[in-house]
Amino acid sequence: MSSADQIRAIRWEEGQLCLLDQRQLPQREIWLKLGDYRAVAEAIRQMVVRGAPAIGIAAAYAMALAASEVSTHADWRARLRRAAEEIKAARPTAVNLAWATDRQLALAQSASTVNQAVAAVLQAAHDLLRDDIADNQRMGRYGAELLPAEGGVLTHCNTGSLATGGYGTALGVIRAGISAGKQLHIYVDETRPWLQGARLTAWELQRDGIPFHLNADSAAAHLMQQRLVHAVIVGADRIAANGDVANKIGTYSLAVLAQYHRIPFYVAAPLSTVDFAMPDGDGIVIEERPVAEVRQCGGHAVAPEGVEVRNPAFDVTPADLITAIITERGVAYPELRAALRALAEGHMQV
Ligand SMILES: CSC[C@H]1O[C@H](OP(=O)(O)O)[C@H](O)[C@@H]1O
Repeated sequence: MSSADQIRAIRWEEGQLCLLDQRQLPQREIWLKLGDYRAVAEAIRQMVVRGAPAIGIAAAYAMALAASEVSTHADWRARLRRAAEEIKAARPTAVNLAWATDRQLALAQSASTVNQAVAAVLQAAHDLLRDDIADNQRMGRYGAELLPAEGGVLTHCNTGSLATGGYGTALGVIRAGISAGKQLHIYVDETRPWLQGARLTAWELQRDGIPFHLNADSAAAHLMQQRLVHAVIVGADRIAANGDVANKIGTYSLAVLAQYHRIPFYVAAPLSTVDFAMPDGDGIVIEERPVAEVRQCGGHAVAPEGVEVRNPAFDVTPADLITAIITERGVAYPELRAALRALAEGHMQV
């Protein structure tokens, strides 16, 4: 297996979308080959593919499959609109899903013929995958400058090659810091209940040969109190216009801990994750996932049958707890609302 920053969890082969099934990692490396947009939407819902940018890329390819399927119908535009709604319904929080799907739909609707639409939407999906990797490498270089020359960096969930088109967002910043010669030791939150940290981030860092310790989520405060953590860096699923950040459940508590211990708290995300139509984090829909994810750990029941469960998959960190937001166009701080808008102006259609 190549090193983690060459891992590609998403591939297009012979007219099918190939997804590395992240539910099976790290024990098994199983690829699913999907030729139907409905199967891709279900793969997003079941977290075969997960991570905001990766979800957006998978959705873009799902639209390419849908465009090809409807191309033989006179009412292909209406059918494609319905397919887009089905794809967007897969998960509610990561804005990249709706952003990528709507962008593909608009591209198709603006085409003169259905054949032009099919070709343009597939090419746009390829471009999105290619550009995401390049954006992550730029983001990495910007963010690496903020990391200490030596010390501990704590991260939450998985924000690496598995959550993106490749290289990663927060994990991309860590990779860039290590590549720049910084002497970093990484603390990886296991990230209950789905264990993205224990199963996915640990798998990626082990392949990179980057030094790290895996820790229980509840150990983060102790590690900060012991002065082992000098920076915290996480990803994002949706960033509101004022800089409030929706990310994996447990992120908000890390931000509060970081402020208490006077540790910088960074968020790394592409500008496509910023929802400028969302004024603040109050309006962000938080996905509630199946109760079995909490009742079980590693596939084994840990709670008595029938216990009531709350399983919010994300929480919202207020902008005033965030030191800076690192994007592919630069670092947004200190007033996040104005800084995010400045970075987005002129660089992308939002
Ligand atoms: C690079 S964004 C990754 C982002 O997505 C994760 O959520 P999930 O695994 O449920 O898709 C988590 O919030 C990460 O920060």
